[in-house]
Amino acid sequence: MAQTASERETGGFPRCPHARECGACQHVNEPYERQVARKQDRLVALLREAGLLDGAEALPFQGMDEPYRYRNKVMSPFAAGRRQGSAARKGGFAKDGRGFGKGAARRKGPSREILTGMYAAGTHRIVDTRHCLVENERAQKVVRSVKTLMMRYGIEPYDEDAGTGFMRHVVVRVGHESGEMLVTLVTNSEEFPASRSFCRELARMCPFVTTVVQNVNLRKTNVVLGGKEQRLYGPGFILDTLCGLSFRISSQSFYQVNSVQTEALYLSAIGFAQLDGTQSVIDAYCGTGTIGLVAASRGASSVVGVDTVESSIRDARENARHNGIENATFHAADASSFMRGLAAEGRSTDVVFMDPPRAGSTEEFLDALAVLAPRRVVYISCNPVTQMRDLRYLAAKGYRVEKVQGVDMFPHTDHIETVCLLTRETGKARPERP
Ligand SMILES: C[S@@+](CC[C@H](N)C(=O)[O-])C[C@H]1O[C@@H](n2cnc3c(N)ncnc32)[C@H](O)[C@@H]1O
Repeated sequence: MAQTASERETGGFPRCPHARECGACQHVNEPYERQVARKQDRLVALLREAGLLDGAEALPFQGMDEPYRYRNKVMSPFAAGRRQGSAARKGGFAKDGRGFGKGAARRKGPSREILTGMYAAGTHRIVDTRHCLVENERAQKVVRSVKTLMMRYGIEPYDEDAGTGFMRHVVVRVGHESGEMLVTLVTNSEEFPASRSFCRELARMCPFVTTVVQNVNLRKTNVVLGGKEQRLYGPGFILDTLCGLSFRISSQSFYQVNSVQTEALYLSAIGFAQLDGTQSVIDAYCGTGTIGLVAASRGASSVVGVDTVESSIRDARENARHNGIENATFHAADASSFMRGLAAEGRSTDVVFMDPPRAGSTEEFLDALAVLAPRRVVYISCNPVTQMRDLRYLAAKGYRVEKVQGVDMFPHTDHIETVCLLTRETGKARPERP
């Protein structure tokens, strides 16, 4: 393929025109190999600082062959830009700006330009990131189409200072294998009168859109999604395939944003666990049950998953059912309390997979884990700083770090994702039940 002028300028890789303003991909205009090498160095340095490097094998960081367009989730806020002249605006919004009254669907023209894109680093100023190199292109098209329809229907973007306007955000999720797309429209009001024709037109403009959900967020907050949702079009979820299994993804469930690297990460994690058909497994912080179900289909004798988000657990159960997996159960609970409960009942397990959020795990969880005394712990993390803290805690309880592997889930950024294998030192006494 012929190189573009900007690729020649950077020595062979595409150049992001938004890098300086947007700030999300701090290293996008650097050679990718250099980025991966720097992440590996950082990971090894963190292990060394934590005193965990001796005897541990740091496997080579797994980069991507094609580190662009990897984000299967694209999220854009909406805000009002410059005021439009009266000639450009034939029609208008409801007076309070929250919704739109009778006949709104036939209204034409916004009062002001509508801005979409990403917030510039550390601000709430929207940068138009239409040439973003990491977002899925079809999802970007959906964002632009929602904006076009907002203008056509006279739908006001949200004003976060005044708390007025209707459309706050759009979140688009794309099934990497299936190509199905879930669109979540986050609104500042429950009433969405023209929703049926809005969704029909959106699906016509973007045929891969298989479902649309309205999420209502009435709070003045930076948190994107509110608690209330209704399905506007299609089944309310999409399906995607990962490691040979089919997964259901709904708007509130956690799903890794880089599907190609998620497979690499999970296969590495499953390989570390050395499942041979006899081991019982706990999948802690399981999301929609992805890791646990892959383990169940690749040699675990039984799997118990736990996550706090109820919709994720509903998806996990449904995922087990439609993949015909009968040896996995899922529980909606706080992982620390759940582990503590198992430990108090005197239970044990062979393998624990744990994949906590950025803040890492808790001492309560790790204490209970030590009582359950799995032979292997496979700790996946998107924040190696909190991971090292937890690994040190486990080391003091008789676990040894054997292997660490970085997987580049977020090319061009500083983020490091790791999977780490710990094994229980033989001859160590199992701690008392709590
Ligand atoms: C990094 S995600 C991992 C999800 C899943 N393992 C995957 O790969 O898709 C972290 C998960 O932890 C869950 N979580 C956060 N705090 C939790 C808690 N206290 N107890 C249980 N789950 C929690 C979140 O809902 C989220 O699904």
